Amino acid sequence: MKPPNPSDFPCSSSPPTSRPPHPPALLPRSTVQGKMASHIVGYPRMGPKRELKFALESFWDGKSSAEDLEKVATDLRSSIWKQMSEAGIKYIPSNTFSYYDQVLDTTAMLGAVPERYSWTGGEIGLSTYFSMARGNATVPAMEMTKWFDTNYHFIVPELGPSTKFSYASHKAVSEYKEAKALGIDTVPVLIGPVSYLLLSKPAKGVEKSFSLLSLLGSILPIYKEVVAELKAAGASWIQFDEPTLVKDLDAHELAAFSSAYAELESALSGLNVLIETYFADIPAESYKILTSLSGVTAYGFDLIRGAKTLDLIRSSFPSGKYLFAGVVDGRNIWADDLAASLSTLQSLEAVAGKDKLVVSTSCSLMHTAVDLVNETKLDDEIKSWLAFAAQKVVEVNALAKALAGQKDEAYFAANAAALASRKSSPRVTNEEVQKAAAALKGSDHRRATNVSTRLDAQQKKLNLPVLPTTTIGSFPQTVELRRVRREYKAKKISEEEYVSAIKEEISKVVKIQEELDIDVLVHGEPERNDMVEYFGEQLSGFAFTANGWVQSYGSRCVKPPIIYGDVSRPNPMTVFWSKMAQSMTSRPMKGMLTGPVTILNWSFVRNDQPRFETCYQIALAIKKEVEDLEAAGIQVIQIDEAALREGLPLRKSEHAFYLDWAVHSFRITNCGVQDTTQIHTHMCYSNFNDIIHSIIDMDADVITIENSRSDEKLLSVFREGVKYGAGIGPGVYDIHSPRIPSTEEIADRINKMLAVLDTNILWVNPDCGLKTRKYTEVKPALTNMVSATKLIRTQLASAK
Ligand SMILES: CN1c2c(nc(N)[nH]c2=O)NC[C@@H]1CNc1ccc(C(=O)N[C@@H](CCC(=O)N[C@@H](CCC(=O)N[C@@H](CCC(=O)O)C(=O)O)C(=O)O)C(=O)O)cc1
Ligand SMILES: N[C@@H](CCS)C(=O)O
Ligand SMILES: [Zn+2]
Repeated sequence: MKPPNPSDFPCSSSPPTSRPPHPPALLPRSTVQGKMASHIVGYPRMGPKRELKFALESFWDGKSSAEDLEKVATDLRSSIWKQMSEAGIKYIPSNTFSYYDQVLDTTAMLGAVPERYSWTGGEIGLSTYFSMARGNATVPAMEMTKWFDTNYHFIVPELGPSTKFSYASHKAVSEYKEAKALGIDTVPVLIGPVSYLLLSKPAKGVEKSFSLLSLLGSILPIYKEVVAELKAAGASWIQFDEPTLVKDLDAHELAAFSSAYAELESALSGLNVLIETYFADIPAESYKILTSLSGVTAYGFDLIRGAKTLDLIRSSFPSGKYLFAGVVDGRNIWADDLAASLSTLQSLEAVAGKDKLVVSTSCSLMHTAVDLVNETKLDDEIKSWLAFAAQKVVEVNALAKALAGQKDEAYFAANAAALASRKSSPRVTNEEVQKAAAALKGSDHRRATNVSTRLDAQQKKLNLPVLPTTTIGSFPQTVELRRVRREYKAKKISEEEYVSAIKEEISKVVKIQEELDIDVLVHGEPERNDMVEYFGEQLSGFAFTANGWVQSYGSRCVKPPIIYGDVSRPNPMTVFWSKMAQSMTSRPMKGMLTGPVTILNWSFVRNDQPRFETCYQIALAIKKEVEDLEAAGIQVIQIDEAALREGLPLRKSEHAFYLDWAVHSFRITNCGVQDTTQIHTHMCYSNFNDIIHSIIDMDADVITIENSRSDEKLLSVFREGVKYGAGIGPGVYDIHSPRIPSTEEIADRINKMLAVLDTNILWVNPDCGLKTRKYTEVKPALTNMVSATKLIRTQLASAK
């Protein structure tokens, strides 16, 4: 991968275009002077064509220098700021750029580097920074986990009473100055001190009872230093992102907010202070505390996922404070209903005051796609229904202008026409699908017999050894493989050539697994770009982008499909490849599907019907695929529900409803199979302890689950006595790091698992799929995994 040539993408002189799909003549015109009250919470950092990804990976591979990387980053930042400025945005964020993750940036700012990285102080350099993110040859990476209910992952800070803090990254200030040098006065964004601590975990060896919030007193002095430096650089606003405020916090946690901002008050004086919350309704008690903080000038709320927050605002909003109203959706790709947003905003003018209302996005735009202008293949009708980050910036500005009495009637009319076309389009509705999905509601779907009866029946057929070994599905996605897929898509190679290349790859993967002596095989998923995109491409009701990338973690991005209509499965999707793979081996070959909840949660979902209705439609489509796989002789079928936990609402009061329809959707997919067909599911990167009973209720025969990069938290559930009778494979090594785990280390992990789980239900597998790894890492890691398993099997046999 060559480092990108900065001139390959729009940079300083020509920023990524922000033009909405409406006729260009209808664009609202704005000038830098006389900007209306508009604000963007944050912006995608990868670039319109993933320029940052390629620059990072090239740097990591030693193919380009730190200077090359910095040049790409500088050009991206500058183009983003200029784009917002030229669109007329008044409050433009800075420090929302990151080389990996904004939480890790905060860890760097605070100098909270875990000891194992041997950092010796001073300004944190790229080597320490990337070692924390990705591990290095000798030290594993820090834990990575989901950012709230998004598909973005952050690096979890590890803190304890002996953590030494120091001001070790001046990034916030240097980005502010960088923008200022371009003539753009930005709002520097920091993750707020309370959210930072609440997103952290106690470092290894630190008492579980240790209160992370007790570290407030240690980190606030550093926040004060940053603030002082920002002030000295000329900043007039500062934004603290405190998204944990939308969660159910206890009195102690809420008190921490009051005391943190009281402590910062004098340092902040002279600055306008915005506290930004997002992703859900804010609880009434938290709202009360938040809006009574002194020294705070402005509050930002997500009014897309926070309908009840709107009621709170309407019932009381502190006088003299700014209200940053997040009416443009940062989590989806639909064009805003401008008339509806304008009416909401107008009603809020009466609450906050005309001069104190600022139009904003519901959250950072980093969770949506970058720019619709790069979509040359989407048809015009669908395109007219959409707005990506660049178009959302324009929407925000158009709303702000309309509020100020400068409504661009033509732009609003074009928007209304697009919305009407979406509402009435026959492409959206399939009555047969709607009826079938509606019939599912209120009923239950379960397999006829219980899991232990089924496992017995399956074992008779599969005859697996104790501690069966398997992998999660994907094998390394080589450059050659990506080339083959790309050329097939571009019709540069024939179907015959494509099938033959994929067949060869599957055969290679099967041979490797047989040589490694793995028990239950996978075909390696070489025909798939992404596990969700692949299925979406074959289902009706989905549309696809060419460049709708969204950062998932580090340099990794996903291209979520767009669900715009009722979902159905016109043809079998995986049977051809699974049958082919099974024909190559006498060992069981897992059929490999993505489950309905994951397809839902990892897509841009229609906003014109409840999520559960769309989920039931997908469940019916997957059910057909499961039945076809079974009919084709596939005895083990894995239905990945990697994102089930991620979709869990942030507020506890909404958990039961979600889990009910999510788990029900999963069961619908496989309730009709025979006892002898073994259903696996897989989940990654989540904390499952609070939903373990729902996981059990999914009634899968075997679950493989991420475990090793989160300090084996999962095992504590079983230590605490939760009974699990189905097969379970907590991951024995972290696949997100290039590090190769040793046989001893894996054996040690298996032994830890055996201490809490019955021998006859334990499976041995990695944490997740291997698609991001290289064969030079995968082969030795799996060799060690199988050796460790055999070692333990021998020990178990001799202990009998
Ligand atoms: C398991 N995970 C997943 C999540 N979400 C998903 N939707 N899917 C997941 O698998 N969330 C949680 C985790 C996150 N993990 C990952 C892991 C790996 C990636 C990843 O590798 N992403 C790739 C992009 C994947 C992809 O779709 N590639 C395509 C297209 C290749 C391409 O870019 N082609 C360009 C040409 C560029 C070139 O190479 O020359 C083109 O066609 O224009 C493919 O492989 O076919 C990444 O590289 O970031 C993501 C999340
Ligand atoms: N079967 C998928 C699951 C990822 S969560 C894979 O192996 O990549
Ligand atoms: Zn996974």
